[in-house]
Amino acid sequence: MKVAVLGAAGGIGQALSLLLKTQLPAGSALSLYDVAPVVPGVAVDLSHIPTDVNVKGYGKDDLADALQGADIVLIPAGVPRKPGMDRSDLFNINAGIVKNLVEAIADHCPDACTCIITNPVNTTVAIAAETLKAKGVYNKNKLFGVTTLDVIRAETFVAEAKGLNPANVHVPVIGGHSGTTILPLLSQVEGVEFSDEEVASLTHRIQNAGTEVVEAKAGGGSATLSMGQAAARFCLSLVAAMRGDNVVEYTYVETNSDDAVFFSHPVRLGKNGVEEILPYGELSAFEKQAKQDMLEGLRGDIKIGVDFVNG
Ligand SMILES: NC(=O)C1=CN([C@@H]2O[C@H](COP(=O)(O)OP(=O)(O)OC[C@H]3O[C@@H](n4cnc5c(N)ncnc54)[C@H](O)[C@@H]3O)[C@@H](O)[C@H]2O)C=CC1
Ligand SMILES: O=C([O-])CC(=O)C(=O)O
Repeated sequence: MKVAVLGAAGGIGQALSLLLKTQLPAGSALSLYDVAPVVPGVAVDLSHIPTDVNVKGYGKDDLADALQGADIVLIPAGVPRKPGMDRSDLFNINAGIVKNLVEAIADHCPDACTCIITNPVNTTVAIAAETLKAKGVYNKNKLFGVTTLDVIRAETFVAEAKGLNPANVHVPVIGGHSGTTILPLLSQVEGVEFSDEEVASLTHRIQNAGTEVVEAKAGGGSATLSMGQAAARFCLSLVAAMRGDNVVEYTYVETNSDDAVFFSHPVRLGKNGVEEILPYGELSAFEKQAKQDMLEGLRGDIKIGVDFVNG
């Protein structure tokens, strides 16, 4: 199994690569690519950890080698938010970065599962899809927007509010990955009752958790450590699924449902990426309304990505 991280020298990239170096199955290869000159050093640093995962660093001119033979590519390359910015404000810089990297994936490892972390995810996943289509290698079962951070935050905040062990709390989160497009389904959390006030305040906190970190970091970036953990969880689930385990994760994939072309659903993962898109079940009246209110915005975010590639 070869996993490539593009943007590996960044805040997310380094945390994620550390977790993968210590948790990928024995015999795996970890390929670290970045345009920052420190990336070979990140690889050397990680290579001193005694696990049976081979780490190699690749500088800015070595993208083809970094990608050759990759089974999974994770993309956290790009700029993060500063206070006062919305995720969509990152579009101007990050759209081109994602398009270029995905073109290289199409050329060098078209069968890989591609996992997009770079914001704005609602839009960059559509950019990736259109880029792969233009190259004639798009497989909707192998493109994922990583929304796992919304799930782990929801689990943390619900556990905190209810005095539970977060390891035993499971919270579905559907939709997209910004503001009100992030829709936690608190009505489906097993064994827990919420008042209307709790639903409103927990939903708001989960939707604004990224901003909570951006403000706390005061200009120093956005979530990196929790995102590293979230991306590692998603990647390891994909690895386990590719090796035959039965795994379900919430992730932003092409669904072609009435909601939007891309929408976070529970997805059964398998050897070839998406095995089955599962239904997200019954919504409460609050969740139905919240979904209705955000769909137009999400569809607009997706269209911006489609138009970026197709003009
Ligand atoms: N999906 C999600 O839930 C989350 C997404 N993000 C997003 O992840 C992205 C990265 O965030 P951080 O790691 O904090 O940023 P960072 O600035 O710490 O790291 C980004 C890295 O990307 C590299 N890079 C830039 N252009 C590149 C290119 N063309 N090819 C390869 N590498 C390139 C930079 O050299 C840098 O090392 C941001 O867009 C951020 O908004 C952040 C948190 C959560
Ligand atoms: O908020 C941001 O800009 C980074 C992000 O996507 C998150 O932390 O959920």
